[in-house]
Amino acid sequence: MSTLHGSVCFEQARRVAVFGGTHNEMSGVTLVNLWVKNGAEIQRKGLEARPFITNPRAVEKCTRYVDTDLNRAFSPENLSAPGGDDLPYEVQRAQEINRLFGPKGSPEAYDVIFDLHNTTSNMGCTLILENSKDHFNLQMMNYIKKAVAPACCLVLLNEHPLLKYSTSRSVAKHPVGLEVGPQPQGVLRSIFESMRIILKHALDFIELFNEGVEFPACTVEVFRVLERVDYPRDTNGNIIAMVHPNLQDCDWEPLTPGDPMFQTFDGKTIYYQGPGTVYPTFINEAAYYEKQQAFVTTRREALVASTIRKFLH
Ligand SMILES: CC(=O)N[C@@H](CC(=O)O)C(=O)O
Ligand SMILES: [Zn+2]
Repeated sequence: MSTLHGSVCFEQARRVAVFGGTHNEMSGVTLVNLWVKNGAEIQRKGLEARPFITNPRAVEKCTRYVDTDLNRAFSPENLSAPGGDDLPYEVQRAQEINRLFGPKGSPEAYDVIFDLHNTTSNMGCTLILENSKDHFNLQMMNYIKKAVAPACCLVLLNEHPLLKYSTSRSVAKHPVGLEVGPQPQGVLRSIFESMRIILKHALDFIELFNEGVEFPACTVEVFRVLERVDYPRDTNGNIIAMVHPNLQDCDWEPLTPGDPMFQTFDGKTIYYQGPGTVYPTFINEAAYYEKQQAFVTTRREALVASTIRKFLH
């Protein structure tokens, strides 16, 4: 990447991977299995698009993970850990994925990795970014949002120093998460078609970029992760309240100080008491009970995406 005459230049994106089955979330599993059989739908001129099931054992057992969450396993410590067969399954798998698609942080790494997830939350179509300065990804977000309109696709930015985690897709130079919900784990609903459409537009964007199209500067609305909110618990750590019915399924809608947030099992309402309006998301996600997270709060921001084009050699 380099800046020249106010535009940011990137190498052509030749190697792209599409990950499914990082968890037992069936849209990605189904789409990736489909494309492993016949990849015509994801092939684009001048690039290799590789569909890949990242956690086949978890998919087979229909569980989020076998030993540890694969989508938290790509830390430098894990990726360089000795121990081979004695390591937790997902750590071994992370090392294998890092060998195939990385090494993470190196020039040899894949250009783009799309990681396909479903959430039990009512989030609709969400794209997840990890870096507000990745102008290639920001331009891709802008392209996808325009392409799907009037349908809606939101962007969640997780750059939080403590809440950010080491994802499978983070092996790539440009990591992109796709999160579509609501859909229970192990279940397939027709929303997988929305995921398919978003990925189609994403690949079209890459193809256009590779052909030399310049994407002019623009702004992209994102929701930046602010805070994790846990369920109220007793001293033994047991949950004593559930998400309030007024908040349930209201992902991306403003939550204002004084709004109901939880309802205790003995009928009391707990109100949101933060300093200002936030936009909650991942509300009541099944996989996050173990992570002590009832929802995450976000703030709306407009990010500036610089003009981008490919290097002319
Ligand atoms: C429900 C779920 O698995 N969500 C993903 C979000 C992401 O890919 O960043 C995760 O927690 O790994
Ligand atoms: Zn997932």
